Amino acid sequence: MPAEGRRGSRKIDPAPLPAWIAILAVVGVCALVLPLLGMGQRVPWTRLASLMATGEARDALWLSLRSCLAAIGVDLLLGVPLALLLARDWRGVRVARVVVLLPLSLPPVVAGIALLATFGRRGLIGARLEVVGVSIAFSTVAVVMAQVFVSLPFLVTTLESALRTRTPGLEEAAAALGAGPSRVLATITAPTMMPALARGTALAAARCLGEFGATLTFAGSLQGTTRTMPLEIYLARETDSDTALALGVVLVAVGAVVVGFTEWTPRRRRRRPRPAPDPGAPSVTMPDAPARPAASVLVTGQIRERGWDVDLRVDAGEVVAVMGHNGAGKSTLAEVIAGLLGLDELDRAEQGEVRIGGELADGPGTLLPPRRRGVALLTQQPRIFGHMSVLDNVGYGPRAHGAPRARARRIALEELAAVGCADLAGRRGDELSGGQAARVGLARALAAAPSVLILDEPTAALDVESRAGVQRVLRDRLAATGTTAILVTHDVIDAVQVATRLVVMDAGRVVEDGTPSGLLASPATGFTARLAGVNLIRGRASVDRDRLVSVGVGRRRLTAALPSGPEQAIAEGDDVALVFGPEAVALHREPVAGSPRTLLPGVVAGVEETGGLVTVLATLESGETIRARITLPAWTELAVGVGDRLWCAIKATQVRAVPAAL
Ligand SMILES: Nc1ncnc2c1ncn2[C@@H]1O[C@H](COP(=O)(O)OP(=O)(O)OP(=O)(O)O)[C@@H](O)[C@H]1O
Repeated sequence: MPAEGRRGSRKIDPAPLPAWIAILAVVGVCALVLPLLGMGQRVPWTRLASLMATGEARDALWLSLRSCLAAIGVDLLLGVPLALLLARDWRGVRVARVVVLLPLSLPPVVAGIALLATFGRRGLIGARLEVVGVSIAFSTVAVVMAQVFVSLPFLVTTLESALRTRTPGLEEAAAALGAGPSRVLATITAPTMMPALARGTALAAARCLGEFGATLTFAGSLQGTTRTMPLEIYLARETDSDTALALGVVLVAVGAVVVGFTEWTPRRRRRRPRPAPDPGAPSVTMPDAPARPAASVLVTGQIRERGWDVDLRVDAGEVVAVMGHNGAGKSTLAEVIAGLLGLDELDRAEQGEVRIGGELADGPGTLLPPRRRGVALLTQQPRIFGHMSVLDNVGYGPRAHGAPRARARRIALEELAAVGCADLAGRRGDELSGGQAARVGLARALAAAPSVLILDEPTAALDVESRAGVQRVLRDRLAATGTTAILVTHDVIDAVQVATRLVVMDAGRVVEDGTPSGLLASPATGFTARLAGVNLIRGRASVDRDRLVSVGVGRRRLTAALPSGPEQAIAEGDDVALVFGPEAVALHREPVAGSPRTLLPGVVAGVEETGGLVTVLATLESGETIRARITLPAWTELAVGVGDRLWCAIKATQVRAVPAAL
């Protein structure tokens, strides 16, 4: 395409509005703009400067600007805390919101009467102030108070609605990383509410500039003291319409500048990515985050509303996978440990408790906030702070725990390199793909060096390759730091690779608890039985010249030939799990020849027939039990029964080798 023909990519509106909406919108614009055009056409433009040079006009303009500035200062001082409070859920918040919005519905003159009745010489508070020599009514202070009364609701309601519709969970994520309330306010709440704050301030300022009725009633009309622009315009209109028009057009111009200011806020600057140590070598770098000692976890208690009643102990340094159906209560367990959800309060005798490192985190009279538990929780939504760089996101935990900036950045760079994201360090948090955000979230959780790390399906959003990479990083890092970890997952491979213990939950209860291979070999529940649909044999890897991975099973070997990506590379002596489906196993009465097949002797331990297929359980020489699924005719032809010997031929091409937790 010739260069001169290029005009950038064309924009597609994926959900165009119906034409009648556009027509009504144009009519709306006309309703707002036409009166201004009408006024503009009457303004004596050539005499504008001389009309604005009179003492009255200058006094009014100056007073309007001063009082507006003072009122906005008060609005910000009172309105921001009010909006922060109203944006939270507490008993009576709805009533409070209505009260705050009430001045919007009052005619300004009624607002003036209300202010006079309260702060006037004989008012509720004014009379008491008079006694100590303070008089508010008919002073510049009264002008400011009138402006605050009518403008504050604009600021509060704009800010409060923006706060309530923000990305949820950012403040919780910051608190879980160890930040106290003031740090969360300064680093997360304040920056994310800036656009709404600017818009609310502009609206409030516009309302202050245009305020008339309340000011006239409460403050009167003294030139230089209380006569603002709107009052001056009203007076001039009676005697000199040219001055009124000149003042009016200046007021419109000032208002347009104030409101327009928020529409054209400066563009965000992209920072150049910073160089990072060894970005190409994920999982090799072992960051020296200030590790806190791993802590044990004890949960015993219930949440009746969710039908959840759990008794679980995790030792310090243990890595536990938690599996179960949707709604089984896995995320509830994560939230209870992280401190996002409290156990039910019951009688003292029945009251459950959560202990982390032996310290009571939830129990009679105690409910520690997330930041004081030393627990990092990483969920499917990694809740990356969009307004910060990736580097600052990952360095957030160390900073919250008091690390100097330089050290926090170094830890962050190392953790990013460890998850293979060093090249993203300079990006903003809201410029990441889902998979990148998951990796950065993991780096951030690890950088906080928690005593307990909870991972609630952190790899669910990743593609197969990235998932394998993150799993490997996770396994290596957990092994290096010895951090206690609880991994909620739906993927049995996840569980096998990372965890040494598997807990199965069902209907809010722990129903199975043991080693992954132990549970899969002899499942006690339907869920584990279905999980056990895969065969899994663990062992120490032997890698031959053809890059085939095998593990010893009795006197023979089971071989996997599935290609592994670089992330899954397995070396001689690594602990591995060989995973294969029951369909990959063929059964024979006599040993069969041929390669590449693994041929393992076994004894029939059980037989099940469903839908014309027979599942045969065979116990191998090593004592492990595997499943084979064959057709009914093939089973009949075999003519063996429980207790008989047979040979299991397993195609190496259908066996997958994955690194396994020790
Ligand atoms: N905010 C909530 N309020 C009330 N009940 C809830 C809430 N969140 C979850 N529950 C209920 O608590 C129970 C356990 O849910 P939980 O989210 O812990 O399950 P899960 O095992 O994590 O499920 P999934 O695999 O779908 O994530 C479910 O019955 C669910 O409906």
